[in-house]
Amino acid sequence: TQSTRPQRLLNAVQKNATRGDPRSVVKAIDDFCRHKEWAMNVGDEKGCILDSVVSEINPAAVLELGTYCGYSTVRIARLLPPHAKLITLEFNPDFAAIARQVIAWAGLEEKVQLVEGASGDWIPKMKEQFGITTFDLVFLDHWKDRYLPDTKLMEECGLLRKGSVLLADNVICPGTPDYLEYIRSSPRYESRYFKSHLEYTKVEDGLEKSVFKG
Ligand SMILES: CCCNc1ncnc2c1ncn2[C@@H]1O[C@H](/C=C/CNC(=O)c2cc(-c3ccc(F)cc3)cc(O)c2O)[C@@H](O)[C@H]1O
Ligand SMILES: [Mg+2]
Repeated sequence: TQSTRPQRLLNAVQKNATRGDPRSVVKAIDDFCRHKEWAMNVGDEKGCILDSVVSEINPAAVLELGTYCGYSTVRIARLLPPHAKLITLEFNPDFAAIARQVIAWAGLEEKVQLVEGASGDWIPKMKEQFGITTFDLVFLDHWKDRYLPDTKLMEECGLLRKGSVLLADNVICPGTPDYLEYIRSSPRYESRYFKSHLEYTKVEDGLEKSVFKG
């Protein structure tokens, strides 16, 4: 049977990266996507911005919306302090299965909880299911028309505290116009745009970092 792109990406990780070495897993995926097959990972250029935001916050509780193959999951989890937790939501079972293996190859299973399901169903259950009070960082990288409804849902569910950071991928390409409009005009957020490029290309894209004011 024909392999899928995520399966070929996983094969590249297992062939070229060292087990237990997250940096080599990130590099193997970036090499694969740059030289073999493009895939919608946040990538190395925007990934460095993501790294700096994670390192600045040093979060204890992180939520990622849209795991895909686990590239940004590994990027974030490799920087987390001991006992910090990253919960990542992925509703496509095939992508979730690949991501689990990528995360395992990086040796980061202890820090990551991959939850198979839709953000809309799981955000309201975060407190009761995972003992989360609030998230220090949320990385939004799922369907672009879901950034805004899920942000409003996180507000309603009390998952954001004064100082919580939302970091959104693709605010230019493919674009998240309704989310940008909301977050930049809301008095409850301080937003800043980090100009960059669409992963593995010269096309403009960027990350929007928004701090919740409570
Ligand atoms: C019920 C839907 C909303 N809730 C959800 N809950 C959990 N997981 C969800 C999800 N939505 C989507 N997902 C998952 O997130 C992932 C979706 C990501 C969508 N990302 C993009 O479309 C994207 C697309 C591009 C892109 C840019 C230019 C181009 F020409 C082609 C593509 C670049 C990116 O960086 C992207 O992130 C998948 O794994 C999907 O199964
Ligand atoms: Mg993206």
